[in-house]
Amino acid sequence: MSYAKELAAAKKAVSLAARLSQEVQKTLLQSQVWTKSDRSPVTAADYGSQAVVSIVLETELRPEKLSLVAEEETGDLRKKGSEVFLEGITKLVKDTLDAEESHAGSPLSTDDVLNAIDCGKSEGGCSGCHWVLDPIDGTRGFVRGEQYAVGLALLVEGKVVLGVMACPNLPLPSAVCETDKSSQENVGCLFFATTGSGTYVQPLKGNSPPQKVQVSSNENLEEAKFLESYHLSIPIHGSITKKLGIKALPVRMDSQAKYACVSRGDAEIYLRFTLNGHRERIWDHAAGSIITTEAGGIVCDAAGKSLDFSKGKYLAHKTGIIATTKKLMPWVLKAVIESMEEENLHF
Ligand SMILES: Nc1ncnc2c1ncn2[C@@H]1O[C@H](COP(=O)(O)O)[C@@H](OP(=O)(O)O)[C@H]1O
Ligand SMILES: [Mg+2]
Ligand SMILES: [Mg+2]
Ligand SMILES: [Mg+2]
Repeated sequence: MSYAKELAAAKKAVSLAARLSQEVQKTLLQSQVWTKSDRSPVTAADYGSQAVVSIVLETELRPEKLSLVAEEETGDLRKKGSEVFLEGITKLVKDTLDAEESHAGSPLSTDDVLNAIDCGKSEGGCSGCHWVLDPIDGTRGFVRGEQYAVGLALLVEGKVVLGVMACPNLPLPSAVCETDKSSQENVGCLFFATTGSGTYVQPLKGNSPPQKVQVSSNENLEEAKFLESYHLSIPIHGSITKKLGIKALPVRMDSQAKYACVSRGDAEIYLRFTLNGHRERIWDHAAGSIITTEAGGIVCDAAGKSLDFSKGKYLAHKTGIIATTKKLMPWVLKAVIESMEEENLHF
């Protein structure tokens, strides 16, 4: 199956959501960053992006019934005192849709926006088709004006078959090596992959054709580059990279943009262990993992098993996630297992 119709709808939805998020990032004030019950940050862009993707998918894929598993909920937006914030989000969503010919001009109320966000309440699972959305992944990076992503994937019978990811602040040439970062023309990438068809990237702006990407062919670990999350220092990452003989310091980056960087060879390895038993959600990995694997990479848990997206909102996996190239995987896995033994960490 080619998933051409689904891919076109997903690219349109994610591109528009990225446009909305860029508008918000230009003028975001600290006072506009809310804190959710789990103490993580959320902004108008997280809610607005989820509403845009939900509305665009629903319209483009009609009459199919949309099942969407997405991060944001409307509980806080429905509370007294949120009216002005919600009206602001509604205006953002309307302005974004008005800029796209096929969606322009439709009336949009605050209730329409709440309903569109609530459409993301599906639980996913192992049967049927489910869209998986992280409307802003790396909200912390977004708030700092750094890396973030809009990640959308399609699960069919529990397997990721399609992924689209916008990285509005990612340089087109490379995010890891020094490039001309002063040129805004060179920033903003749209990655996409469908099962069996490879991974492509195109600029978020303009009409340049997509280009196929491949993971790095480097087999020299001394020269390898390694990515990890920005916000937490994870001691086991240091011991794994030391065993591997990697010389460079880790590149710390927010969001699934890390998977995209592995997919196009900016870096060879992305490690994601957690300190506090954090349970990984499927929307933090669905789009990124297919973008890496279709470019020739491997994504697995610390036991070397593929990630299982079929068990609902949470990933069924063993401690730690590894994304790297097929060539380097045996070495990385060996170093991971040895380091886990030394640090008395268990699967
Ligand atoms: N303590 C924790 N450990 C690991 N991941 C966490 C975490 N708390 C939140 N996260 C998840 O990590 C994601 C960001 O990943 P990264 O660190 O690679 O940027 C967050 O996505 P959101 O920003 O979409 O909420 C959130 O889902
Ligand atoms: Mg979040
Ligand atoms: Mg996320
Ligand atoms: Mg998010």
